[in-house]
Amino acid sequence: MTTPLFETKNLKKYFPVKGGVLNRKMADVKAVDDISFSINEGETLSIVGESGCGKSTTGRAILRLEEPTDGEIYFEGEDFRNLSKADLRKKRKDMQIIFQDPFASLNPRQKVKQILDEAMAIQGVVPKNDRPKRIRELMDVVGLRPQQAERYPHEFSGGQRQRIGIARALSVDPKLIVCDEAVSALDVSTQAQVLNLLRDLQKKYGLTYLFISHDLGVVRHISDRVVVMYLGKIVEIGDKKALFDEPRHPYTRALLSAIPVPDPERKSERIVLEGDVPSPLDPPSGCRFHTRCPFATDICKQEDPDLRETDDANGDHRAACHHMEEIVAQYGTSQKKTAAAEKE
Ligand SMILES: Nc1ncnc2c1ncn2[C@@H]1O[C@H](COP(=O)(O)OP(=O)(O)OP(=O)(O)O)[C@@H](O)[C@H]1O
Repeated sequence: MTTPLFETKNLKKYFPVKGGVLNRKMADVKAVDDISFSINEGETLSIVGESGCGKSTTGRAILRLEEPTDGEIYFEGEDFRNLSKADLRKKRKDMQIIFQDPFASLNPRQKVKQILDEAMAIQGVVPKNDRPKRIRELMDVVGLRPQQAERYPHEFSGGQRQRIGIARALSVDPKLIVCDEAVSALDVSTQAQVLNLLRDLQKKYGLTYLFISHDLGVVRHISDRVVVMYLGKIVEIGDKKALFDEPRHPYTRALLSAIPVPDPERKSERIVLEGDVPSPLDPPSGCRFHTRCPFATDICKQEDPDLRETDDANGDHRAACHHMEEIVAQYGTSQKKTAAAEKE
């Protein structure tokens, strides 16, 4: 078996909540609560889920931009969590991040050429004399004119600024790029252009992406495999095809809006996610989704389900639901199959 490029095991990130006169720790926000996944070289793994489920915290924790509370992280088989500060700095060049708001992450007082030059200087990847040529190449690679490197970030449109963010990430020749809601602030046609650019760059440079998004349409477009998160936990993981065609977790089905509620009279209705996500300060007992799940029974309130293999043939597909087999038996696995069953 090949070693994945990246792997994390039992990753946790808790944020302490302090209060009282002595400003003591009162509780923890369990933003990421014991998740494990791996990413193979050259693939795109997406993390999807509603706001607050812990997607961004996962992205930051695996890069150690936020120190994880617990868990293991391996990059190219090497223990990334226990690297010394000096080694971490060196390794950082292999793992870059692109943010939602490129404007906020680009220094407005620097010209683009300075932004790119600085990124390369910090990592010491390109000798000073070679950097102007590399900057011209990078501009070209992300679809901007080399002369535009003389401009400041505010002189660019949102899509162009995201291209600059991508050029900055590429400037240090990374292997893995975390794209944190990287196209969420862009209009639909600009989104498509930037997604296509990311795909082209992936092919050209053999890049690996961890793609974080709340938008299933975008995730469907870009991913090879998908992780669905709910309140700090992974509820389903699998190949894109498995996730979209044969979702097993009621939450995934609800996100896809493709499942009827378990009432024969209302068979054609779909799960509508009602109410807000409960607080990660005090998550529900048992299965965290049970308070919003139309299939929940007593066991769901008491026992946190493990991620289990599903019975479909689409590779490694796992879901964390006590009732997934019964739900599949009753309603089929996809919207198409459910509709067909209803016609019979
Ligand atoms: N620095 C922090 N201190 C305390 N709580 C935090 C901190 N950062 C994130 N959280 C909390 O952790 C939880 C997960 O946040 P996170 O930003 O990872 O979610 P997300 O899925 O990326 O959502 P969004 O897309 O809205 O950013 C949220 O409840 C958030 O309020």
